[in-house]
Amino acid sequence: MNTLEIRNLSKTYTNGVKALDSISLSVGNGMFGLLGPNGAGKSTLMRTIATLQEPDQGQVFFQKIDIHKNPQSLRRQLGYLPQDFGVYPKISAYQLLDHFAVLKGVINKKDRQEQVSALLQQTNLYEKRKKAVGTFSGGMRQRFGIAQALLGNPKLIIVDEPTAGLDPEERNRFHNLLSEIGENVVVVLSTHIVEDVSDLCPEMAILSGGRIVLKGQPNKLMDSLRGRIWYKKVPKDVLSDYREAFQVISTRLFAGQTLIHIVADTKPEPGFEPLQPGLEDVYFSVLTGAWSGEEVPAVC
Ligand SMILES: Nc1ncnc2c1ncn2[C@@H]1O[C@H](COP(=O)(O)OP(=O)(O)OP(=O)(O)O)[C@@H](O)[C@H]1O
Repeated sequence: MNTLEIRNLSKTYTNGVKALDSISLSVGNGMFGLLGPNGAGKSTLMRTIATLQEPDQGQVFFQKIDIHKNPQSLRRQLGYLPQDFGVYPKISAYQLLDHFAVLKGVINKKDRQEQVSALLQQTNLYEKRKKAVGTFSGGMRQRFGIAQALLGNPKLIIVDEPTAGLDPEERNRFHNLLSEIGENVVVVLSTHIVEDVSDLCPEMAILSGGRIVLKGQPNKLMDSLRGRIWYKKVPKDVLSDYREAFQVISTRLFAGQTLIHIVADTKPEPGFEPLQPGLEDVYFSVLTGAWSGEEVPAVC
């Protein structure tokens, strides 16, 4: 079992923004989803785990080794797909992956050829291997990003907001690819897209304002809201009345009307219907302060 242990991690930028505020998490093998809105601190946490920046306080251990004291030992085992994945636009996918493989320490030419070809196959880019990466679509680029992250058989894979900007088909393809990565490595997936986590992650945490505000298994978290989520279609002009009277956690336009979700222990008024809670209901009830699930919010 691989283990990633984050203890009391804090980071304040020089402009005074506290991006991480005493984050503690234990992550084992499998896909771990880190969900949070823009500015929550996800990229700061991902970069810190990837040893690209140092925390002000706290430690991160991988396989019980302090990664900021021994960054080289972590980097040998790390695959990282950053949020903004820059590529050398004129180099072909094969050449670029081969170059990254050298940087990752895959020195033997035959090993490298095998790995690069296998990863291009796995990411469905083999047919395009001679094309310049700069001509790739967003989805192809992200698949290429995963191929480079998987070079050298990493034990810890960090993927930062990989599906932002992808169309539904590419997102789906990317999800399938991530789900193949395997259960024998630690994968931390940061995202603000709830479906990324509900589709892929058996364990998750919600990050908001630099703090972990909830963690657990998506299924259990959804279960703990069962019987407490209600929906109703309401005209737009009375929305503010509903916001005042009820704990509205989300509103969405649906066929020209506004569909609201609220949290309440009993049926609030005629016209509300009960709803099987989804992960979005968990997420929004936590972010709006209306969380009433059984699990205690993990304010670390
Ligand atoms: N280098 C920096 N200097 C100053 N402030 C920063 C820096 N990087 C991030 N921040 C601020 O720290 C907070 C957390 O940013 P971070 O990028 O980690 O969040 P995020 O959850 O990844 O959000 P996003 O999805 O928008 O990238 C934000 O308020 C951001 O403006």
